[in-house]
Amino acid sequence: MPIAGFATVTKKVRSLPIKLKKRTTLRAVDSMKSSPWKERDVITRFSSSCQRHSQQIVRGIGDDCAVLAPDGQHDWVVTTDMLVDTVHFDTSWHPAYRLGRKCLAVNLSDIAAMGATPRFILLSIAIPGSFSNEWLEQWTSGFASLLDEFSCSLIGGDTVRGDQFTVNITAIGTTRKGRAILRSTAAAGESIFVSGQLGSAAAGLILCRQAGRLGPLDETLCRPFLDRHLDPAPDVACALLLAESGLITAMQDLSDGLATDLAHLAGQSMVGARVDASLLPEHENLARICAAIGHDPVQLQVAGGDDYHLVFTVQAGKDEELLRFLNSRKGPPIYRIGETFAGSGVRLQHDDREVDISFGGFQHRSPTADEPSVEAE
Ligand SMILES: Nc1ncnc2c1ncn2[C@@H]1O[C@H](COP(=O)(O)OP(=O)(O)O)[C@@H](O)[C@H]1O
Ligand SMILES: Cc1ncc(C[n+]2csc(CCOP(=O)(O)OP(=O)(O)O)c2C)c(N)n1
Ligand SMILES: [Mg+2]
Repeated sequence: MPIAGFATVTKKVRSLPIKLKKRTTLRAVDSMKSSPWKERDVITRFSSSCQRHSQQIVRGIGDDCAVLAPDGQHDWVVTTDMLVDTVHFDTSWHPAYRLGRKCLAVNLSDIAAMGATPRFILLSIAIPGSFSNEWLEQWTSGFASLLDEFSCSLIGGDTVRGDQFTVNITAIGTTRKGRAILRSTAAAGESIFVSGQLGSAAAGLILCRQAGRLGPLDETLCRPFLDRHLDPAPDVACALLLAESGLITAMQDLSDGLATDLAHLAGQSMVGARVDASLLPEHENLARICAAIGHDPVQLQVAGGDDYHLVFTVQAGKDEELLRFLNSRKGPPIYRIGETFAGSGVRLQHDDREVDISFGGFQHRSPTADEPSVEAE
């Protein structure tokens, strides 16, 4: 018995091959250069490229859920971050290998901010149909290289087709029981430190955006700034030493810029934070690069974002002890940038003035939102 509407459906289906043929012809040139990707192959590539670094995986990739067997002496910390093409990175200039590393690095930075050791990773990606297998191969190699650097294991994820290349990573880490370092536990009268130079990534982003429009700039002059934007190293080792010292009262990572991230820490701890612009650590060539790209270095340092260093507070009177501890463990340099006070807000002392910079860093928003922002465009 004929099904209602069957004739119309057949007609549509019959007309398909002609359309498909046309499209195939148009795409033929592309497919000579690159082969198409398929979900199953992509998942197989992830599971074969990414080694396991733990005996605690009862079941990894392949089931509905990963099964882990923690030993009961640790706390587990879990974070997830979504990164979207043209919002968090730009595939038109970001080399695939380095992008694979950066997508993971920003998640490891969140684990580091808790004073935890990163251990397990879930990776969900949306891949546009126009992306090639070769590009994905390179992205995967970069991603796997950072997994190996930090002995992290990929245990699952999801793979779909999407209009924008989008990456969502969930990271799971462990700390000793009760030792995770929170944002909410700073007190007034404590020193504020950061774990690295600020503003380099923001300058690197502007260099990438203005490429071609800038006059000739020395490659070696630009390299550290481009590197910090394209391939930031998360401060995991530093964070673990800080946690081990037992002298840190609160910590958070710097993704949106000091103005916003320190405002989170200060707000949750119910204290104010005062920062001295002259103490902010910067690359020796930041001023030269800023002169070339037409930006204010302090602006990039407090509001540029993407630094992926740590901002933390130290028990009152324990700065010297912390510096001695890090020195004895051959730890990386840290920089005192100000102090907390009884009050609220993030105050920046700069050019004999003090201004409130709370939440002046990066914020996702609709292009038409009129909220003031001092982030670098
Ligand atoms: N990008 C990825 N990286 C790692 N594992 C993945 C990725 N995509 C899918 N997986 C894993 O592959 C397995 C099969 O995925 P999928 O077919 O989406 O599972 P399900 O049907 O349960 O949603 C699951 O274990 C999943 O966690
Ligand atoms: C192409 C491009 N445009 C702009 C930026 C700047 N940028 C995008 S997101 C972001 C802040 C961090 O991202 P977010 O999603 O807020 O991370 P989270 O704070 O949740 O870790 C910055 C500085 C960039 N990195 N790349
Ligand atoms: Mg954010």
